[in-house]
Amino acid sequence: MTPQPDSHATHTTSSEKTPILQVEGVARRFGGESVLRDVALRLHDKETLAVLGRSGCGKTTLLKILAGLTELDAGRIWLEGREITHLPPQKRDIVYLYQEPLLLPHLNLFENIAFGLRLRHLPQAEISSRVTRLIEELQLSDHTRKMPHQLSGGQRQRVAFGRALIVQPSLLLLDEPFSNLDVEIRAHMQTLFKKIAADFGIPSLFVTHDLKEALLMGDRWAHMRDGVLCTYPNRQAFVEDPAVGVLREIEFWSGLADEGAEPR
Ligand SMILES: Nc1ncnc2c1ncn2[C@@H]1O[C@H](COP(=O)(O)OP(=O)(O)OP(=O)(O)O)[C@@H](O)[C@H]1O
Repeated sequence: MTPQPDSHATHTTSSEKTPILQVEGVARRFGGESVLRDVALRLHDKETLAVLGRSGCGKTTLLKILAGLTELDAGRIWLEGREITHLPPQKRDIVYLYQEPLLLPHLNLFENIAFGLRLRHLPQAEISSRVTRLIEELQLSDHTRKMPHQLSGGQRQRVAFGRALIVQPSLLLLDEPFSNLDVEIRAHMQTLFKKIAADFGIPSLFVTHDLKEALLMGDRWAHMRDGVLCTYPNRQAFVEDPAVGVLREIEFWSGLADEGAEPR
C-alpha cells in the first residue's frame, strides 16, 4: 500500500471522527532550508501518534510549532476544535517533554509533581491524594522527599512525566524522552509510559528516531523524511513501507544470525 500524506487520507474511518488535534499545510523554512513541507495530521482522543524520522528531518521543529515555541510560515492548527495557530504557548494547554527532563531544582520530587496543581489553587487534600497516587503509578514512592539532583536520569524523566500528566493537558508532546537513558531503563520507561498513557488517555505525539520504540509506543504511526510527513492507516501499512526500514532491520539481524550460525 502506498502511504499518503494525511491531507490525502481523510477518507479513512478514523479521520471521520472529530480529531483532538488537526494540522493542515504546516510549512517552515530556516534560511534556504525547507524544514517542514505541507505537514498535515489528525490525532484522536486517547491516541499516541508515533512519529519516526532520522536526525534532522524536522521532528523537533514540528513539535515546537505545535507547542507555540517556533513560528510557522504557513498552515493552521486546531486543538479540541479551537484554532491555536498563533496562540502563545501558555494558552495552548499543551505540555512538551524534552529529552532532558526539566525539573524545578529547589523543589523535592513531590512538590515538583504537585506544582501545576498548586498553581491552580486546588485544595491541599486533593493535591495530596492525586500526587501520591501518581507517584505510586510512576514507581517513585521511595523517593518523594529527594531533590532533583539526588535522582537518577530515569527517575528524573519519570518526575517530568508526572509533572506533565498531573495537569491533564489536552495534548502531550514527547521529544525522544527516553533517548538519554540506558537500554534497560529505557525499556522499563517505555512499558511504564504505555500503561500510564492508557490510564490517563491523554492524546500524545511521540517523536523518535528508533524504529522499535516507534512500534512499541504508538497506536498510530507516521514517518517523516526531509520535512514531509506520511501517516499510515494502521501498523501493517507503516511496517510495509520500504522507506520506514523495517525490512532493512530484519535483514540486518537475520544476516548477523546467519553469520553466527556458520561452521568455524
Ligand atoms: N532555529 C533554527 N535555525 C536554523 N535552522 C534550524 C533551526 N532549528 C532547526 N533547524 C534546522 O532544521 C532541521 C530540522 O531540525 P529538527 O531539530 O527539527 O530535526 P529533528 O528531526 O528533530 O532532529 P534530531 O532527531 O537530531 O533532534 C535541521 O537541519 C536543523 O539544522
